[in-house]
Amino acid sequence: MSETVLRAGAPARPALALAGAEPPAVRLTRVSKWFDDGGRRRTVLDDISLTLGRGEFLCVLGASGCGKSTLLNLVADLDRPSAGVIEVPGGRRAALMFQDHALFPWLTAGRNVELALRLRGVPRRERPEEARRLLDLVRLKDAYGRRVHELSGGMRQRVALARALAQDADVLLMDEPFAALDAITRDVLHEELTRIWSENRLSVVFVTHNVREAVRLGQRVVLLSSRPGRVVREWTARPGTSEAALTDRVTEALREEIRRHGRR
Ligand SMILES: Nc1ncnc2c1ncn2[C@@H]1O[C@H](COP(=O)(O)OP(=O)(O)OP(=O)(O)O)[C@@H](O)[C@H]1O
Repeated sequence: MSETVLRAGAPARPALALAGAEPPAVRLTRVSKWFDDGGRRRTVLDDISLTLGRGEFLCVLGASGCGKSTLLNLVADLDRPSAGVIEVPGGRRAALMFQDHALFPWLTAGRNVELALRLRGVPRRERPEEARRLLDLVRLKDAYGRRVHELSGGMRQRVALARALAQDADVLLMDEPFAALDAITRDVLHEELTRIWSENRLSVVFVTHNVREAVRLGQRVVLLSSRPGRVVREWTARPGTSEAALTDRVTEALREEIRRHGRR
């Protein structure tokens, strides 16, 4: 029986799971987040209700500053909601991956991954083999003994992905992980991530302000408004949907949101 982690801001009633239905990987019920801005309340996220199904790939799209990273931080339990409830029914922590790889540069790729295994409680003798398996998964088997500073930007992000996977978390939270990479490397990593996601039935929340990336990767794309961040639109990729046509529709909605924001 898996435990449900409940993280509540102000009291709120979590949505009830349907009898017999598989619980979601993450559920946000009426989540808001505000910060104190010189004595004034500044609402960054307002009344967000979202569900991430098990094995689902959800992309959260929005203009810069709309609260995407704040949302991930709440799900990762790095911060608390001001109101609403976040449920992670699997009970295990979420793994985070950022734009900046945040690897230890003086350690080898293998040691960086082993560190995450150690924090997870994997016995020392099992760590090297598991680290090699994870590096193989991100197609970096030969990088085990290489130091981070010897690796390209794309290779570092692969190591960061292997390290995130080493946490064996229920949910993988990705905060614009490929934003700093060139277009060709990003394309390759999109393919790799899609392969790893489908082979390992990962539950992923991927935030980006790149529409093409969101449409390409996500089974579902959620658009957040700016100041405050609210869910304004949602698209589900269906078989036969043209990626280009969906990209056009989502781009138009994002532009409209940015224009609307500018008028306020
Ligand atoms: N700890 C904090 N205290 C006060 N304000 C904060 C805090 N954390 C975030 N904010 C504010 O919340 C807003 C949303 O920030 P956030 O980083 O979540 O946006 P974002 O959509 O991820 O932006 P970007 O795409 O540029 O990374 C910003 O205006 C930011 O200044």
